[in-house]
Amino acid sequence: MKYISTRGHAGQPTNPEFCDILLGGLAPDGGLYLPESYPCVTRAELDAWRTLPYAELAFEILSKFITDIPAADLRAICAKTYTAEVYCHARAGDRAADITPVHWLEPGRLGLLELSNGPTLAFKDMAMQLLGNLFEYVLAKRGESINILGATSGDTGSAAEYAMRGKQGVRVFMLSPHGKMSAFQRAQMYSLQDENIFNIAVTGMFDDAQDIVKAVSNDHAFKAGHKIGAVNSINWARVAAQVVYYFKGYFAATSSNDQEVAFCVPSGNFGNICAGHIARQMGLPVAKLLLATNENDVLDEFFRTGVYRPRKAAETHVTSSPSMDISKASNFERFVFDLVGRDPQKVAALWAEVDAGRAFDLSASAEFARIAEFGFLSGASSHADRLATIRKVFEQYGVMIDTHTADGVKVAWELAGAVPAGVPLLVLETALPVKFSETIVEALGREPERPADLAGIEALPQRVEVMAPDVDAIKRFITERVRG
Ligand SMILES: Cc1ncc(COP(=O)(O)O)c(C=O)c1O
Ligand SMILES: N[C@@H](CCOP(=O)(O)O)C(=O)O
Repeated sequence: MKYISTRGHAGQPTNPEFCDILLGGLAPDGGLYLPESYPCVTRAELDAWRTLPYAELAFEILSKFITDIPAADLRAICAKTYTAEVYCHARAGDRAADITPVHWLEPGRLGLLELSNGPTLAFKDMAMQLLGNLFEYVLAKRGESINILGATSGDTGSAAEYAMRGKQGVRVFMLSPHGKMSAFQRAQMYSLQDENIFNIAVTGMFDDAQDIVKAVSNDHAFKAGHKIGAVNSINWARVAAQVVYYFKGYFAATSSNDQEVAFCVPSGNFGNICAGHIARQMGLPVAKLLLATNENDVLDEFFRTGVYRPRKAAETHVTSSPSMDISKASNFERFVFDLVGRDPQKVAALWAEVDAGRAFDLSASAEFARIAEFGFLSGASSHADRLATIRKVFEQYGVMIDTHTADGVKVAWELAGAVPAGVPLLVLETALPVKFSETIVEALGREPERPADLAGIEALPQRVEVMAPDVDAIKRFITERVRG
């Protein structure tokens, strides 16, 4: 499988393969990597995959995207990654082996696809654990090392650090928005004392941190000289790994491949739902993809109006679903590439506007007129909605959900009428409630359950550098740590 850039210049070698882009992260023209074409899944394959355990399903799907790792090695990497021991926080402990079990709220109609049973209690672990093992494998084969520069609004950071801590040849520099994450999220990241982990809290929003990651990656000399890699969903490997659970969820919610499923996805950087879009393009029978935002509703606005208007930091709200406090969604570029007929010149022109801090308007375009073909619908949620949804789900079903999943359930209820009758609707559970206990207490007047392995982490000593969102200062910080 060869990869191309959304902006047309995929770099050297021309149209690289998976292992190159795994280490490369962002394409050299500032665009994002995508496969030359999406692999199609046949009906026979769907039939054969229906009962596969998660690790084997992951191997089958990933081997369509990863053709430069021998099959036996990729199978072993998947088997090592997707185990009940790693994804041990399932609601029903005896279902941990399913890795992403469905918890039905209304059997056959409305369910939660549990994606947050990994070590850091958010869906990021689903891909990040795989990335850790892939990096280790490829770096050892090539005798290379990597310095990962990432941006987090709260969950990518801890998932990456847990996946990479202590790994040979890997350092992680993680930028987070100072003072904007929950106490639990801060403790998860900043309490790690591993020598290869560096936490930097930038005095800005997530978007400022993500802009720094892109600016550093676009300095080609610095990137090459310091072996800079990416773990955000700008790295295609993250998105590819996330495609797998859409298939797993589909099989769990249906009894035959003649049926369809709809998914509702709490969204910020558009990585999770982008994987759902790709699963649908591959031929998974997905009736609808419902996108849910919080008060930072830039994506909802686009799907309703055709206008994409990234907000400035001052217009970005600090909310009680903080991991979705994002106003410039990086993976949205991958979707727009498909929407405009995979025309890199059009994408480059649109993102020249975005990079200059401006909006773009596709509302009158022929492309936006075809948007319904992609199956997207959208909605937004507020703090009051979140509290009401957490309460209602707890009272009606006895299930405690986190604030981001609550945004998803709120929008799922709102848009359920647009899902064809008889089609099950799965809301992706993107984090566990303990990560956001402040809001859970506000909604329910009680503390969420806490897994024993994460007891008392807020009391541990923390290690973090507070810095201005200054690209040159961050580069200097990295250079000093890399030189030692
Ligand atoms: C808990 C949680 N829910 C939802 C999201 C949104 O996912 P995405 O950025 O892939 O759209 C994030 C972060 O990205 C998250 O951490
Ligand atoms: N919500 C994310 C933001 C980064 O998203 P990513 O999927 O692009 O890594 C976070 O929790 O950090």
